[in-house]
Amino acid sequence: MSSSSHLSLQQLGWRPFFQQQINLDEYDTCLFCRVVEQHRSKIVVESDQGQFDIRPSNNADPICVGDWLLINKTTKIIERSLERQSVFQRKSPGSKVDTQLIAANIDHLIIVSSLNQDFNLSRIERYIAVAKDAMVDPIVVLTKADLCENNEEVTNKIHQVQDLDAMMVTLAVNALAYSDLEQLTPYCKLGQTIAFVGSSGVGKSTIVNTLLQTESMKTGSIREDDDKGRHTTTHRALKSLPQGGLLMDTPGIRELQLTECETGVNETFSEIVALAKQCRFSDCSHQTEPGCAVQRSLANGELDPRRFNNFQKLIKEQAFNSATLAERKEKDRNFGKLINAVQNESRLRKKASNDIVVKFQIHF
Ligand SMILES: Nc1nc2c(ncn2[C@@H]2O[C@H](COP(=O)(O)OP(=O)(O)OP(=O)(O)O)[C@@H](O)[C@H]2O)c(=O)[nH]1
Ligand SMILES: [Zn+2]
Repeated sequence: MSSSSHLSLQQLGWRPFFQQQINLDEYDTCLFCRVVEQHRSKIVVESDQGQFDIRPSNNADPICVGDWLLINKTTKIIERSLERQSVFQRKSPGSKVDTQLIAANIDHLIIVSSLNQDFNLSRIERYIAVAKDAMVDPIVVLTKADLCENNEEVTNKIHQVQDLDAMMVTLAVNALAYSDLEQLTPYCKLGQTIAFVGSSGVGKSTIVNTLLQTESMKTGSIREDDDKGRHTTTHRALKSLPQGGLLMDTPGIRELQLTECETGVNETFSEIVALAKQCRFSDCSHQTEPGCAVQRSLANGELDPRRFNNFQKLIKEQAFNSATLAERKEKDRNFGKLINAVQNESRLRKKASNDIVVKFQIHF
């Protein structure tokens, strides 16, 4: 993605969803730009006219990589950001703001798991929930198929993943073989933006390297950036793929958490949510209550206990994260009140001492 060969808007992911948000005036006066890099004090945007740096004003709406911005052609000032089709965000540790935007307008989240020891349905489910909550389409890629003893093992694991969500694309591959990864090309073609998640060592960089068929993303090199806990200036968050699409590669994607994503969890476990509606009590905890449809389904073997346990775990986890968010908001509010009270008190004191001075002056 060099500035000498400009990408078209379509290559940058422009589509009717964004086009529809533009008015006639903006057509004439603005450049449509995608945020491709984000630094502490500047962002790098790219349009069909090439790329350039922008310094967003302090009171601008929060912006993240992947966003579409309207930038005035002459002043180069951000006019506004466009509504997002999808967005990943997370709880920001030790920060004043509650949630931190990670990346916007990703089309497919490629959940990578290896077929060996790392294979864990509950972990895959967690990522599915995060993807669904962000309005991103999840795809599961099971790596190291070449290291499996037999095909039966591979087929069996594919079926287990497909049982989580019959509509979800699930592939088994040798991440080092380009012929295996060709199955992924429909999802990384022109205009599409993809991102990868998965545990360390499952083969994310290997897949990307094989897709790029270059050494540009040396296996392990990304980890160096992660250790420092920040982006390096040379790190580009949106990379062009030879297949035509864009790869979103921002460290935050690897730390996706469940925060206030009840919707995503409920969507991922929709059959349990549907069962829960049939329980006798609307506030059923699905433990020991009579007339519990969930317990009935577990007892007759229709519902997998692993899946039910993971559902409960993820609901609790996101509720816990959301509660700590709410608590922090409450603390911030209380702190704000405290500051106000202190300021009022000091204003009163000042006023009182001024009054004394005034009295004093009048008196003498
Ligand atoms: N045989 C085989 N080896 C694989 C496959 N996928 C990954 N590997 C190997 O597994 C190791 C780890 O792969 P990486 O691509 O570095 O894993 P990663 O997910 O990027 O890991 P992090 O960078 O730590 O997040 C490398 O030595 C790869 O060559 C596969 O499908 N088959
Ligand atoms: Zn119940």
